[in-house]
Order: sequence, then C-alpha cells, then structure tokens
Amino acid sequence: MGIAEDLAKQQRSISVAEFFEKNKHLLGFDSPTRGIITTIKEAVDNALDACEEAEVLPDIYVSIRKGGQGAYRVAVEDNGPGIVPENVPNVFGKLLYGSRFHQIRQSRGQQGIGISAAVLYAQLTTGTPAVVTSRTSAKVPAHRFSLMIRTETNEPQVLAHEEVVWDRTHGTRIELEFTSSLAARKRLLEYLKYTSVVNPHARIRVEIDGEAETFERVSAEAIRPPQSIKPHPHGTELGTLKRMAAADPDRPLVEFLVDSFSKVGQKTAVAIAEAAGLAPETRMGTLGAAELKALHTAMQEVHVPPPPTSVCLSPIGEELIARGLEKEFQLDFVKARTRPAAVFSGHPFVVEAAIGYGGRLEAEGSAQLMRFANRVPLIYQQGACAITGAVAGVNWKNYNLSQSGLPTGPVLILVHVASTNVPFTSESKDAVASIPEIEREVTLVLQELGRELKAWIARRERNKQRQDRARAVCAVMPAIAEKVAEIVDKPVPDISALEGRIMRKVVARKRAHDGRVVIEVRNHTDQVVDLTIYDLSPDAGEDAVPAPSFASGTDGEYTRVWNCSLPAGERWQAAYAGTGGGFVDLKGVDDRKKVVLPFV
Ligand SMILES: Nc1ncnc2c1ncn2[C@@H]1O[C@H](COP(=O)(O)OP(=O)(O)OP(=O)(O)O)[C@@H](O)[C@H]1O
Repeated sequence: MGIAEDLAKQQRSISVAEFFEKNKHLLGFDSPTRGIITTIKEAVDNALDACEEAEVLPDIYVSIRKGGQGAYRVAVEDNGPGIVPENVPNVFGKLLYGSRFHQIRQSRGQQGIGISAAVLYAQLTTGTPAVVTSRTSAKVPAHRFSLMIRTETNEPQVLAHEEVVWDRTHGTRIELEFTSSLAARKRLLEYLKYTSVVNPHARIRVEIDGEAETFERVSAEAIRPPQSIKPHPHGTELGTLKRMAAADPDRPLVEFLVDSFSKVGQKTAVAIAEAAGLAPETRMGTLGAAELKALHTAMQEVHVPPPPTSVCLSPIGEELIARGLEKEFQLDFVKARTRPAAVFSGHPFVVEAAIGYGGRLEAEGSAQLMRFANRVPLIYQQGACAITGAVAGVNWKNYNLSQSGLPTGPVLILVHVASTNVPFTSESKDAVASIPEIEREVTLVLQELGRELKAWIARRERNKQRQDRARAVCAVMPAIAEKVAEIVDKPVPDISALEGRIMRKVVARKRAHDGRVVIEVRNHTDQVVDLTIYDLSPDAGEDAVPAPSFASGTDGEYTRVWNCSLPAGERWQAAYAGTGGGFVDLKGVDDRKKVVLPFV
C-alpha cells in the first residue's frame, strides 16, 4: 500500500473542542495562574453582557475557594435574564455556540467560545463537571445542571439536571473547579477594579478565600443595550457576499443590496450595479464567480455613507469615566474625552480616553496604562497592542511630561476602543491589532488630553509659586503683629482673616459674641468653594443667619451639618446659643483635595 493510502487512514476531521483542548493557550488558558483570571473574565463578561441586554443594573458576585490538591472552586453569579433550560447545555457545553457572533453591535462576547472553553479547561485539569444554576423569572423554578463537554464531538454531556429552589428571581450562576494558584490574586483584583471603572453601573462583589471586597457602582442608570445593524458594504468580504447571494437566489440585485446592507439606498444600489456592469434586476442566484467579484469590487469603490454609529455602539461617556477613575484612584487631575465615531473597513468604532495625574499614583516609572475594548480590560500582551503603540507614539515632551516609550511620572492613561468588531490579534482577545484608523483616533484623543494636562500643570505651578510667596509673608506676620501690639500697647490682634486673604484660603472661625456662638466662614480664594460645615454644639436655638442656599440638617454625632457652595470672596455666618467644636471640610479647593480646618 502507498504512503497516500496510509495517510488516508489517519486523516479525519477534528472537533473544535479537541483543537482548543490542545491549543488552550490560544484562548488565554496557557497557565494555571492565567486560567483562573481568564475563567472569571469570561464569566463576568457574560454576566455584564446579559444584564445589559435585559437592561438591569448588574449585581455580580465572584467567589474563589481553595479546595484540595491545588484545586480552586470558582463561582460567578449574576442577576441577568437567565438562560432557558433547553439552551443551558449548549451554552456551557459546546464551543462556538452563542448569540453574539452574527450580530453587528458592540458586545463583550463575540465568538461563542469563552465560557465553554472555561468548562473545557476545568474538566481537563480536575475532571469535574461544571455546575450551572439559572432562572428566567419568579414564575418558573430555577434549573441546576451538572455538565461536561464531549471533546471528540464538541457536544454537551448532561450528568444531572434538576429543578431547585433559588432565592434569585432571575440570573445565572456557574461553578467550576480547576487546578490553579492564587499567584495572580493582585492581577485578578486589578481586573475587577478596572472592570468596575468602565462599567460604572455595575456592583461587583468578590470573595477570595473568605476575604471580601466590593467594587461599588457610581451610576444607577442601566446601559442602553446597543442595537444590531446590517453589515456595511465596505466591510463585507467576497466570501460573505457569495454566501449571502446563495441564501437569497431569487432576489433582484438592487433590492438585495438595499435590504442586506446598511446605508445603501436605491440610488447607491443602482450606482453599485452600474459600476459592476450588472443590470439592476439581475437575480442573485444567476451571478457567476466573475460577476460576484465585480460586484464586490464595485461595493468597495462606490461611495457609501459611513455606517450608523449611535445605535450599535455604547461608549461610556466622559463624565462616567472620570467618576469611575476618581472612585478607584485618588487623583489630583482627571479629564476624559470621547471622540466622534469613526469607521475602519466598514466597522464603526469610538475611541475614548482619560488622563489622570498625581494623587496616589507612583511618582516614578512608566505611566499606568489601562487598555479597554468594549468595556473589557485588556490585561495581557500590553506590548503587542496597538493602543500601547499609539500611546508611546505621542510626543509627551510637548506636554511637559518625560517619556521613555510611555510617558513617565505620576500619570494614568485610560484608552477604550468600542466597536462592533474589535480587531483583536488573537482569540484570547488580549491586544488590539494595528489598524491605522484606530491608532489615529487614539493619538488625536491623547494629544487633546495632553494639552489639558499641560495647562493644568502650568496652573498648578503658578499657584504653587504664589502660595510659596504668601507662605513666606505669613511666616513673619505673627512676629510683626506681636511687635506692633507691644509698641502701641494694645492686645495682639487676630490675624487669621488677614492671613486667609494673603494665602487666598478659606478661613473658618468660631467665636462668642453677645452671649451667642458665631460661626463665620470666609472664602478668600478666587473660585467657588463647596464645603460642608460640621458643628458639634449642643442643639440650642435656631440658626441665626443661614443663607437660603445652605441646606442644614444633622448627621450622626453632629448637631448641625451644612452643605453649601460659597462664592469667591463671600462670607457666611451663623449665630446661636451653644458651645462645642467641629470642623469645616472644603471640597472644591486646591483641585478637589480635601482640607480640614478645625475650629473650637
Ligand atoms: N450569564 C449569562 N446569562 C445569560 N446568557 C449567557 C450567560 N453566559 C452566557 N450566555 C449566553 O451564552 C452564549 C455563549 O457564551 P460564551 O461565553 O461561550 O460566548 P460569547 O460571550 O458569545 O463570546 P466569546 O467567546 O467572545 O466570549 C452567549 O452568547 C450568551 O448568549
């Protein structure tokens, strides 16, 4: 028998599950340490996607418990819409099964591989099945499945299925056990923290071996789920066009173009048919290979307006990015920008970015770079990512930052690419590929933010110089006051108000006057100051002069708490019978840094 015949006996098809079992690194399961992060990432991404589709505020619980022999049991639970029992086996027990692959809109999941790959990884390392509990409404019971993947056929194998009592009215819980280590604990928490920054509407609770942490939501508004759009002619490959034509053989060409593609109206469709040398009423099924090729070329050449972006994309927005960053990092400066939507190869995308400076950021070394794609943090392969390349490509020295590749110093840079088709470099979705249109948008948004940072640093420098001079004057003032008082034989005057004027500070004083207590706050700065005044005096008598804009109430141990905005140069005063201490908490001064001025 010949070699070809011998080989023929060995040739057979390979199931996708077998392929990925052997090549699990392609999906981000290359080491036990990384395996645990990828598993949680896949489950949390799905949970967030599902909640978004159901327009509910995500409440996600992640638990990691150490089992025996290096095994860890991971559970991720969400309050999403749940999964109907008939579909649970396929969702978790079959690779390349999902709801997002055929939809053109922004979503975290794309391929229908993620969570089943985690199930595969668990059964490969510990041989244990996945346990899935899901419920779709309060009217129906929850279903619990114990299942595995038949690797040779890529089909689910259900080991047990029962109805159970579950206190959640809707949602899904997946439990997996696999060999791993918690060496990546810091990275895992970082992933959850970053996830929380770009999903400000989500609450994520995590419990690692009994130690709990919560990433609170800063927005109570559920995200509007992005809507699917039709493909754009400029992003359609020849093979896809052939398939679409074969599926619709009786349709006349112009009607086919108008109905199948976004932004193709009657006029554009006729122009495409003309450019391809085809009659408008030609039936799709009659087109030969050469004609389809000509049609494809014409689709790329004829001008078609860019695809609609507002419905299919869901950028986070400047305010929420800034709020998310402020919550997790205490920064002196933060600014976020969302660019107008743009298009590459017919796929709409939006780039958003933010720059943070100072606060608790490391003063030395490279900037902290946070990369995101469709609201998912990218935590591996930073060096291979087009985002990193674009950040390093900006000349940061123009913005008074030192630079060695990335800018250096206490700087944080966040870049978010949102698209209906994020061009990742691999299935593990770690890095964005080098697409010139995306790189250009990243560069533009960072240059814009760089200019804002530069202006802020210059302003801060000027303020610092002014303060240094004022401080020098104030340092000698008490001695001068004392000396002058001695010469004119008068009591030493209270110079705090004068000092406040020179230092451009807010001055709080509390004093007794006419048998009453008087609280006085003066704003000597050149900006409006938000402040909260906490007063410990026993509650005796009414506030004498509270300005109408001042909300007054009580808070725990304080008998009076005022929240207010005090305009530049203005004074506020309240008088009442009483004694006691308290303090003024300034929220708007010195670039949001809190200053506490005690008074007695
Ligand atoms: N927690 C969940 N709640 C509701 N539906 C879910 C949940 N998890 C998964 N699904 C459904 O199962 C499908 C398959 O999920 P899977 O993680 O395998 O792929 P994906 O998220 O679509 O894409 P990717 O492979 O890029 O992660 C999803 O498309 C979704 O329809």
